Amino acid sequence: MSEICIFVEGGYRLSGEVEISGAKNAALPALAATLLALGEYKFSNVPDLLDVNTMLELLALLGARYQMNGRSLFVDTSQAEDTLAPYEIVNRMRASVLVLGPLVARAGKARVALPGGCPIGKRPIDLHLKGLEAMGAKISSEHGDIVAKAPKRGLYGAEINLDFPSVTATENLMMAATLARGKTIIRNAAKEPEVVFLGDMLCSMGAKISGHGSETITVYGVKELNPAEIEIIPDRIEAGTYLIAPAISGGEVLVKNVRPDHLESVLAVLKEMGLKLEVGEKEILSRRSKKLKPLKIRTAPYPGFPTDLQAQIMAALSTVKGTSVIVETIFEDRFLHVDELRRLGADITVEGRVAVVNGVKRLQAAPVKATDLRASASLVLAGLGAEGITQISDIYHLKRGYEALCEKFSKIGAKIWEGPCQL
Ligand SMILES: CC(=O)N[C@H]1[C@@H](OP(=O)(O)OP(=O)(O)OC[C@H]2O[C@@H](n3ccc(=O)[nH]c3=O)[C@H](O)[C@@H]2O)O[C@H](CO)[C@@H](O)[C@@H]1O
Ligand SMILES: C=C(OP(=O)(O)O)C(=O)O
Repeated sequence: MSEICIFVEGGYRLSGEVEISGAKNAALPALAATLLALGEYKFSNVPDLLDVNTMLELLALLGARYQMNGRSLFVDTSQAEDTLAPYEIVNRMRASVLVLGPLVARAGKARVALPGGCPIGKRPIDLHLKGLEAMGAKISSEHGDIVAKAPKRGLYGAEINLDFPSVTATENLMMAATLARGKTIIRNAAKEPEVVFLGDMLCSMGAKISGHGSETITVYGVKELNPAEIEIIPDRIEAGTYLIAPAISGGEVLVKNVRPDHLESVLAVLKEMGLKLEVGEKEILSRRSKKLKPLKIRTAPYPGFPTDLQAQIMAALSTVKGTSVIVETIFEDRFLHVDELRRLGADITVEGRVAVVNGVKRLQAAPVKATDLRASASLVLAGLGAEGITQISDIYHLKRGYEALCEKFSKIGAKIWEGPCQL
């Protein structure tokens, strides 16, 4: 069977509404958290994504059952007694490392394959492991797997200072701490909305957590937790992607089912760029009505500008007259989209973690390759404004994190479709 590509024909103004799906980065830790209290869970607003399927496959390997019905998901972890997360799955998705904390905390042991290298940087898990060690876990490495064992009486509370506010390390350690004996303090914790969401979910399961959303999270361990009913929060990165789109295509997009409070830094940047925004309670209208301005942007942990929107804003800036500067501070190698954007005619140079974008008049279609999830989205956005038909290959990256992307863009007037790759 020939490979499937995405094709985008540029030059169509966008107009219409997009319904934002549940957040990938909230759904993944929420599913891992079901291993803390074995039983039946109901989730709503679940996005239909490759990564969500991968996490469900992993839960099933550990003994769980699940049933997806539209956006509703039923997960039964009553029989999920296994504690081995194998390389075949961890290799497909780094977020599988999120089962480590829950398993050691509840079952007292876990064996999780070491996630492999990733195109956006080294991405070690040392902070996850150091935190678990501080809670008494013995960690070793065996044949490429991390083997973690809790002391006989279980993990104990600890004071943990994260060297960097890592999102998944904060999530893993917060989950582990819910069942540890005594009090855990996580300092320099990540403040991302997905961390707050997970903390709230754990509290609704009976955990005693405070401070999630601030730099210091305090967790008082409890003896046991209970399953709960959970609604996944909207995906702020998917929302940001559609809000950026009119900067390239012209026109306007009404993004629905969003949390504007999760997008403050993004909205500030889009306003500065010259997009007209109308912000409602759960929806945001983004319109291009005047000339856009170049920007200086630095990615940063939340509430800063998200690294997961860096590639998309770069695509937009590539046709904005003047010089824009983008500094990537989170991942050391997250500029793989630059070469592909250059193939479309963008004028971008990279030195270390700094990209300088000199706006060109217009982009021209070319065959390009998706190199990672957000790079794929940036190529779709660039394709909307390029002359001709852009072919994007390796679209499995996109399927990890964007639900029904072609359908959603088509509905608002883009000419975009999937079909056998032609070049
Ligand atoms: C599933 C999920 O939620 N993924 C998100 C999460 O990834 P993830 O949680 O993997 O990202 P981190 O916040 O952990 O990574 C930030 C930085 O910390 C470094 N680091 C991290 C952990 C560690 O043990 N040691 C270490 O050095 C990483 O290499 C990176 O340079 O946050 C990233 C930063 O917002 C987002 O781009 C990802 O979309
Ligand atoms: C980098 C991302 O995801 P992950 O951490 O799952 O690789 C992302 O969502 O942009």
